[in-house]
Amino acid sequence: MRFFVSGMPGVGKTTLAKRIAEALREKGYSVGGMITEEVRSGGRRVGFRVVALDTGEVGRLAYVGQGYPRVGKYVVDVEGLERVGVPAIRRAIESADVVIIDEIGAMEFKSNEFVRVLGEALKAEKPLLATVHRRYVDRYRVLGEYYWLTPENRNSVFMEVLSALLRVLGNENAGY
Ligand SMILES: Nc1ncnc2c1ncn2[C@@H]1O[C@H](COP(=O)(O)OP(=O)(O)OP(=O)(O)O)[C@@H](O)[C@H]1O
Repeated sequence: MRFFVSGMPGVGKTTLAKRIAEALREKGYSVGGMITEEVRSGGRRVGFRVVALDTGEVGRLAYVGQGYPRVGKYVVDVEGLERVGVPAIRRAIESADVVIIDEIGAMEFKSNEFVRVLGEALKAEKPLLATVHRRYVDRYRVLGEYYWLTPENRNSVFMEVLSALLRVLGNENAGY
């Protein structure tokens, strides 16, 4: 069973992914993968970091500056993503109950390793929750359950995704 959540910038995709991870853990399930957080300085967004859901390890994903590869004003730290985010997703595919990938977007696609592990996650017979940048939604929405998050529906989407995951996890033979 795969869930893809997209929405406008800042609508709460990362928050949803974190809340799902937390709620599943409270029920005793193991959750792995990666979360993307913004890095702020002096009230301004200066970059992004990835956090491994199982270990809490942090890696740089992007920063404002000169360099390559770029996405808008950001330089993507492919090495940081491949040191922390990609292995976290791989560990989750191997040993977690649920895989979370926040997010599938232009920065992440600068890494061939990310593209590869995303393919593995999509092939795996394991529940997956991925947030997707709106530019790539059409590619992924057909592969599972799809939600366009808004301030109005974010609580109901949270409940819906969580209960579907709990249903699948509670019945190993349900098939998905
Ligand atoms: N369910 C919610 N209830 C209250 N506040 C929320 C909720 N979801 C998100 N927020 C707030 O909205 C802001 C943006 O949330 P978040 O970073 O999760 O959005 P995002 O969609 O992942 O953003 P981005 O476009 O940067 O990926 C945060 O300050 C967060 O606290």
